[in-house]
Amino acid sequence: DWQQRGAATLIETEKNAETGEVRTKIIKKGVTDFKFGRTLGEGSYSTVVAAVDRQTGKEYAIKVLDKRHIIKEKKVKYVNIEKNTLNRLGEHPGIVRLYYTFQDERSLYFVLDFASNGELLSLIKKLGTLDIECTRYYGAQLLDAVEFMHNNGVYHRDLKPENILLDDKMRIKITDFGTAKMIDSLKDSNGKDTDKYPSDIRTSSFVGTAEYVSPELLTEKATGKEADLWAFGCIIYQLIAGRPPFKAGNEYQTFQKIVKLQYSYSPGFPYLARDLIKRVLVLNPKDRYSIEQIKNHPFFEGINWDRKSLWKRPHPRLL
Ligand SMILES: O=C(O)[C@@H]1CCC(=O)N(CCc2ccc(Cl)cc2)[C@H]1c1ccccc1Cl
Repeated sequence: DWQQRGAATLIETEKNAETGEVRTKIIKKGVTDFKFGRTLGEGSYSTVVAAVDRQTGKEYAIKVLDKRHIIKEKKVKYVNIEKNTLNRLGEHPGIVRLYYTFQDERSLYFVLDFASNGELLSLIKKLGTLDIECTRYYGAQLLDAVEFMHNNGVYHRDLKPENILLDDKMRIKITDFGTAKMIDSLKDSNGKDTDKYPSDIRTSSFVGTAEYVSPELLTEKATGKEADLWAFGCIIYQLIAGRPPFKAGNEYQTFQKIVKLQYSYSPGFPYLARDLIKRVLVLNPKDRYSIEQIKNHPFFEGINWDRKSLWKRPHPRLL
């Protein structure tokens, strides 16, 4: 079995059936252990490159960050946030897994799952629209992954179809946790239980991507886990409509539409989906549907939320 202790190394333990002897192997990886291939994506602070582990032949996506650039742009804390949140989230089918981290004099390396079918955004653009069956399938997976994140004290804060990848079985994998918010354990430094992090922790400073930003972030400079559910509502709308609910000529106009809740449906937009979206795209985060309420909404009728079935069932035919 594999435990993850700090992403830098993987500890592999093997129990010998006869003698019962346990053998532990520390696996440290470095740049030379991988054969780097094509560039998968370029971010403002990172480049993601396809790579193959020379020993095992397994394919990974390696996120390479240039240290000088990170330091110059004062983004070091985001690097640590990404590493710590991914380490904390460990293993969930809907979240990109961090296997190793290592560095050389110039760069930092994050060895991540390789999601071979690219971004959900590309699928939406290719299909133009997803039917109800597909929207329910992806919506349920997204909700299960967000619930897992929240239960582990992590708010993503920049959920959008570009950050939702598709693996070889066309299942989702959420990525890009550099802007996540980690709610530290409810024990403060001397281990005393405190409620210093009430569930609706208020943070400021960071803004996500205009079309998916929650109204509370724009009006009160405050976000909590409800902001991820606002983004969820925008993504469900976009899966069906082919575009996000709030989109204008520039960011400022987009923000205006959000705080005024200015969005509309194209004719033929399914009524069951409208009803769900209406209860999620609510300006006051306290009145916004919770994960539990969304799960129980008729839109998701018939979805078996048990994790195994949710992630094992094949994806519906993509029209
Ligand atoms: O936290 C860790 O796992 C190690 C600890 C030792 C270490 O030196 N680093 C790199 C720290 C760091 C972060 C940002 C820059 Cl720009 C430079 C160095 C950390 C690191 C190594 C590789 C990849 C990411 C990180 Cl944060």
